[in-house]
Amino acid sequence: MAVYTQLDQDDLNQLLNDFDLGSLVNFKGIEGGIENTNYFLSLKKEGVQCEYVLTLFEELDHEELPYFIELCQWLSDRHIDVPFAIQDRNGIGLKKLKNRPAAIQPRFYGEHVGQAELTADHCAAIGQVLGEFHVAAADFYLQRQAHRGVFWWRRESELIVPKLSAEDQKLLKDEVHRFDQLRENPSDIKVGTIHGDLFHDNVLFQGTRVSAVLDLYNAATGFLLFDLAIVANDWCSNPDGSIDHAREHALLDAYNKARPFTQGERDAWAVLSCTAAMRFWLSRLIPWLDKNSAQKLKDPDELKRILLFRRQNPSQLPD
Ligand SMILES: Nc1ncnc2c1ncn2[C@@H]1O[C@H](COP(=O)(O)OP(=O)(O)OP(=O)(O)O)[C@@H](O)[C@H]1O
Ligand SMILES: N[C@@H](CCO)C(=O)O
Repeated sequence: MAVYTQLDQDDLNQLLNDFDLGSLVNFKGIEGGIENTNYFLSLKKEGVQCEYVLTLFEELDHEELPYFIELCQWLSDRHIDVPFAIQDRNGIGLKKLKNRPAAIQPRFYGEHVGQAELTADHCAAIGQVLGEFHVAAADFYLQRQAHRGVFWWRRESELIVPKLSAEDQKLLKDEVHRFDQLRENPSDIKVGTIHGDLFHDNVLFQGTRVSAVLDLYNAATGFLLFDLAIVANDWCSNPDGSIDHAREHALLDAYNKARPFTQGERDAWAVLSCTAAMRFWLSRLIPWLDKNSAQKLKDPDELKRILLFRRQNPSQLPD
C-alpha cells in the first residue's frame, strides 16, 4: 500500500492553481512504494496532454526536504535523469498539500526490470549512470548525514541484539567493527553525494538503457564506493546469495570508466561490499522482528546470505 494520503480533484486543482502546467485530465494513485504517496497526473495545456508524478512526502518533513529538492535539480541540470520538483509561478518547487510536503515532477517512461531478468548489459548501464551521477554531484554544495548510516547502525545493532541468535549478533557486530576500522583510516576512498538506495526497483529501463533513477530520498554524503556496493549486492546476486561474476564485472568495469577507482577504494572494496549488505540486512531485520510494525516486509535473509557469501568470497575491483 503506497497511497497513504487520499487526494480528490479539489485537492489537486487547488495545488495546480499555483502552476502553469495546464488543467487536470485525470489522476491515479501509484501502488508499490513504501515511503511516500505517489500519484500519476495527466494534465492538458493548449490541447497537449502531459504526464507528471505528484509525490506527498510521508516520512521526511519540510525542513529535511530542501536537500533533496536541490540535489535533484542539480543532477537534472547535469543531464542525470532523475525526477525534480517543477517550480510554480513563484519559483517554489516544494509545496504543501493535505498538510504534507509535496512536489510535482516530470513522469519518466520505462519499465522496472525484475531481479531475475537483470543481465550484464543492465548492470553495465547502471554502473555507467552511477559513475556519472557521482561525477555530476561531486561539487554539489549541500551535505547530509545519512539517516541510516554509521551512527544509525552502531545504535540499532546494539538495540537489536536481544532478538538475534549468538551467531547473528557476532556477524552484525563484526561488520560494524570492520567499517569503524576502515573509517579510522579512509586513505583515498572518495566521499561525495550518494544515492543511498539504488536497488533495481528504483530504476526504469527502456531496453537496456537507463531511462530514470528514482527515489533519491536516501541520498546523503558518504563513501561513493558504498553506493556502488549497494548496487552490486542487489543487482549482481543470485537467490542463494552468491554473486554473479559476469554481472558484477560489467557493473564495476562500466563504473570505473565513468569514475576511475582509487587505490584506497580497491583496498576497501571487500569490506564495503559487506558493510552495504549489513546495512540492508539490519534495516530489514528491524521491522521483520517487530510484531507491531506495519511496514511492508522485505526478507532480511536475502541480504544476510549475500553478506555471508561476500565474507567468504571477496571480489576485486577491475583495473
Ligand atoms: N517521476 C516518475 N516517473 C515515473 N514513475 C515514477 C516516478 N516517480 C515514481 N514513479 C513510480 O512510482 C514508484 C514508487 O516511487 P518511489 O520509489 O519514489 O516511492 P517510495 O514510496 O519511496 O518507494 P520505495 O521506498 O519502495 O522505493 C516507482 O517505483 C515508479 O514505478
Ligand atoms: N531498498 C530497500 C527498501 C527501501 O529503502 C530494501 O530493499 O531493503
